[in-house]
Amino acid sequence: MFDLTSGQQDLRARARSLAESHVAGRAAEVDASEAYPVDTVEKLTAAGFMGMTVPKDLGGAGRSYLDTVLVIEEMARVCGVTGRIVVEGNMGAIGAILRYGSPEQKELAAKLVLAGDKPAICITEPGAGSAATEMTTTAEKQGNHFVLNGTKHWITGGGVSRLHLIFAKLVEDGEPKGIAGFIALRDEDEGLEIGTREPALGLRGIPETRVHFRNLKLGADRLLVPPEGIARGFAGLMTAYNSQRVGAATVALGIAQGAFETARDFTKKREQFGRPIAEFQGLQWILADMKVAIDAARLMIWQAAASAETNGTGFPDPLLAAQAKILASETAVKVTNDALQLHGAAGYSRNNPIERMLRDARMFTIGGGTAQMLRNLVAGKILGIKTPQTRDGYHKLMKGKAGS
Ligand SMILES: CC(C)(COP(=O)(O)OP(=O)(O)OC[C@H]1O[C@@H](n2cnc3c(N)ncnc32)[C@H](O)[C@@H]1OP(=O)(O)O)[C@@H](O)C(=O)NCCC(=O)NCCSC(=O)CCS(=O)O
Ligand SMILES: Cc1cc2nc3c(=O)[nH]c(=O)nc-3n(C[C@H](O)[C@H](O)[C@H](O)COP(=O)(O)OP(=O)(O)OC[C@H]3O[C@@H](n4cnc5c(N)ncnc54)[C@H](O)[C@@H]3O)c2cc1C
Repeated sequence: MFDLTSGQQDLRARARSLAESHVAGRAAEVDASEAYPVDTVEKLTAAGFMGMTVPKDLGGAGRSYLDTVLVIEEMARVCGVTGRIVVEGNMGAIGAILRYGSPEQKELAAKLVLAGDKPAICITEPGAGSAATEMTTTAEKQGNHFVLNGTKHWITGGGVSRLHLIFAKLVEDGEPKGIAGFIALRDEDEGLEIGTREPALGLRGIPETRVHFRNLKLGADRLLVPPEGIARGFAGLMTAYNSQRVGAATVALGIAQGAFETARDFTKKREQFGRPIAEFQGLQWILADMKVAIDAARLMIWQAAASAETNGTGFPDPLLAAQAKILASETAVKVTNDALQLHGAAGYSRNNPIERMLRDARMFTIGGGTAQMLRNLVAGKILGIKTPQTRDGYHKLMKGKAGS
């Protein structure tokens, strides 16, 4: 189904070379120090892996999402943090701005990511996680500018990202008009303040922080509205966000692939009862199941990424993206857990990479839409029905059905 072109094979080989020559050797230290790997970002930038999806006329390589996932998997195979940096340097916020933005917005965003900035996407709030549309951050129109107030939470890259894409409820003359995107720059736009850092289980080399907007004043030129208009602004922004779901799925895939290879090699070396433990059929079947699940997840990710080329939106199909992320994230949790089991106590030691991979994998059934919320999306699509999650949403749906 997927024959990679020679250009894609070269790209993947280049990514593997950087991953093995630099990224792999830094992964444990990045985890232990919990410091953003600036040196790695410089190498990613020099290799052209930040802003790969930026069109050629803006100085990028104009690469596809399928090309991008090839690079992400190679990085995540040795370091989940680096995989996530490549995701956000090419998908999510930058994807939305490159598609929906004004020429000036595109230029600004392209310049930043091509220089190594990993943009931050600000959707989640303390009281609005899965129920993202219940966000309370507002952008009040005052004359020719907007004033933002609110708090976002779990923002990946808080304090290291410069470019922020903020989802906020646009209010005009006291009336809510819909959810729009706003582009803001840390250290330039007064009122964008980085809050406390969450002590996270895994992926510790990227800060997860609160981000506060305290009378953050942005000009009208920072407003990002998808072509369907402000009333459907959230749907348009989520359409773009599907790219990041595919990216997150790919980080999970890469971590699983790395854990699988590590466990496979370990079982061939470790001896018990006078023979390599790889000779025990109980362990062979665990390895076989890992390989089946990983290859299935990869195919689903490639299919989702490739759908962006054909479905007319420029972004991966929502159903395929959700399916890919469910499968890849749950595969990563299972594979890393099984890989640790195959190592015995050695897997439990912080001197070996498996425990880090297990902690890093754990995020992906949560961030980017939980596995449960993504199943709600899949269920809605396969049943052809809207699946509202609020009580009154269901009541309205049922009332509509009774009347029809
Ligand atoms: C979408 C939800 C927030 C549920 O909210 P609602 O029930 O209020 O909204 P809906 O009616 O379901 O959706 C509103 C509107 O948007 C369209 N939509 C929703 N999702 C998508 C999508 N993925 N692609 C395209 N369009 C979408 C939907 O069709 C509706 O349009 P119509 O009115 O029907 O025309 C909730 O389901 C949800 O997704 N929650 C998860 C929130 C989330 O993903 N947050 C991620 C934050 S960023 C992050 O975590 C980064 C981590 S990463 O790994 O890098
Ligand atoms: C490492 C990490 C990085 C992140 N990065 C970002 C970022 O950069 N930007 C950003 O905006 N956000 C980010 N997030 C936030 C992430 O998007 C949210 O954590 C996620 O959407 C879930 O929200 P929540 O944590 O509030 O869980 P909740 O929504 O409170 O969910 C709690 C539990 O209830 C379940 N649940 C809730 N509603 C339903 C329902 N209707 N049906 C079935 N089950 C349901 C969930 O599946 C979950 O198991 C990140 C999170 C993590 C862990």
